[in-house]
Amino acid sequence: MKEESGLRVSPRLTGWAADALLAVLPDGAADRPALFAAPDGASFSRSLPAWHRSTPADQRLGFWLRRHPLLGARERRWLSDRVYDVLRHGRAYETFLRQYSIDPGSPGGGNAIRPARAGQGDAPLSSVPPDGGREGTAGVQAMQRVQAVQEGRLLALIHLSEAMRQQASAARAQSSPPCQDVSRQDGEQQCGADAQHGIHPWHETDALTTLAGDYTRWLATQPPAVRFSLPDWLWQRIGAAHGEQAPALAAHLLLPASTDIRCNLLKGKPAALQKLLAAAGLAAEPVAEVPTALRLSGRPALARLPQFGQGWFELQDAGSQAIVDTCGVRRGARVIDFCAGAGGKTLALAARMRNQGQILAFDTEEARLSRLTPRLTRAGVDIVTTLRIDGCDDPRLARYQGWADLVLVDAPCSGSGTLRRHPDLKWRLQPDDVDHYQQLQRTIVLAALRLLRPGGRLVYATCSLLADENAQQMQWLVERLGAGWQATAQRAWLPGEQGGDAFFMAAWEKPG
Ligand SMILES: C[S@@+](CC[C@H](N)C(=O)[O-])C[C@H]1O[C@@H](n2cnc3c(N)ncnc32)[C@H](O)[C@@H]1O
Repeated sequence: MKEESGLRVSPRLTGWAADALLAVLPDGAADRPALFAAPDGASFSRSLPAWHRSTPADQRLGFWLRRHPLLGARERRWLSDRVYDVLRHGRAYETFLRQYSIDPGSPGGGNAIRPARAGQGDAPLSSVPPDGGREGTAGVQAMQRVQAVQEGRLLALIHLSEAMRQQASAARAQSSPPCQDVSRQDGEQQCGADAQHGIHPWHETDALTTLAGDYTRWLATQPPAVRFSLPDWLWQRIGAAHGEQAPALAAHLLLPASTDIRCNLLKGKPAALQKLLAAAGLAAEPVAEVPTALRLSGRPALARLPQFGQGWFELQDAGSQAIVDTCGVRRGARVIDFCAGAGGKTLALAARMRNQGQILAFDTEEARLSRLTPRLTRAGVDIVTTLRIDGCDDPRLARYQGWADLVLVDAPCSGSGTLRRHPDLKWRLQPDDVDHYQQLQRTIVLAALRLLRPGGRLVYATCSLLADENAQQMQWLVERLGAGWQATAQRAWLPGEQGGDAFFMAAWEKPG
């Protein structure tokens, strides 16, 4: 399957990708008539138990990849890109395939896409010998399972995704000169033709070209929720919050996420880190308005770099870093990070404070907080104390009443601003979830306010695009705060504005 010069996108690899796609969908989703959004706009999580919804695609895909250790790096990358592309465009792809009756299970069916298992020069998947599948019986079983379960739908989605990749690659090759950027290792975002980088197109290129052309023309005729591959309810709420900006915003949400890192100021300046990365062959660019952020091309294996082990940087979206900038913390401050999670913002706050002062990192999830400990060590931070709390009624919170100069509430939210990074979220979220988050955010804010000293500052942040979790919450807060409270900042970052995830933040000062 693998040619000396690189990866050949073969029918067998496409079969693996379909199996991986099946693995990232919630159990039972593949048996449903619509994988991504039913005609009523409901996504596949409706009627599934909560735990099915709660395992994100990156974890599911990571698990699948670990079970397939013999796949090569390029195969894994191509496969992951296809799975994520289908998660991004799932509703549109699926609607198109259904309307065109493309059935890769019938020879020559649909738009001349032949069944992957009868591909040129390849044995039928069901007859792939264990060693030919390179993963023995498990591999063959996996392929058979794909054939049995998905009635051609998953393979059809992967075919269409590959068609779109080839179309985009050809367009790039025509419009831009060959690029020398060695750091770009993924098939999705390279400049020039993919062939330059060792990805060989599918052998049925003519059929895929026809498919991609038909799809592009068809897409332009579709209503926005299909065009932008969103459940109807989510498109409506994005429209309600952003009005005329909504289509551009929704289009940005379909792009792959950027790779942003935060330079740890305790180790050195961003320019110094940029040089270290360049010496390792990685091009990193500063991000406008966010002094600690560097943006890299593609998805390089950053955790393997010595600078990562030495605590020079952490992976963190630029918008997330900008929220910390607006907290305005100084050396020696007393800070409570109320929803610290694995401590992305805790670490950034500590660096801003030059590791002087005190930070209490709260969260209700021990598993998340425990991931912070090694990060603190790596970063050289020793001013943080973690505390797992039992929710907002935890009696231990009373100890910190009136204590903090700053309380950051990086609230649990729908995550609708992170759809570029987590496209599976749009299929897992339900309107009820947003209502639940809205209530929880209010409870947390009320608990957080009690911890501020007079003159202290509350910063409320979400990675949501929805008014329910942002503007409406601020309106609610205004109505509850007594006289003297001052709104000192409010800002929304939108995807496309500076390339990263979407964020919202607002800051309030308690009367002195
Ligand atoms: C958006 S995440 C935090 C991300 C984190 N601040 C970072 O920058 O990496 C929200 C966090 O809120 C936590 N959470 C949920 N309910 C909570 C509560 N009642 N009190 C404190 N934390 C809570 C969740 O466990 C989750 O880790």
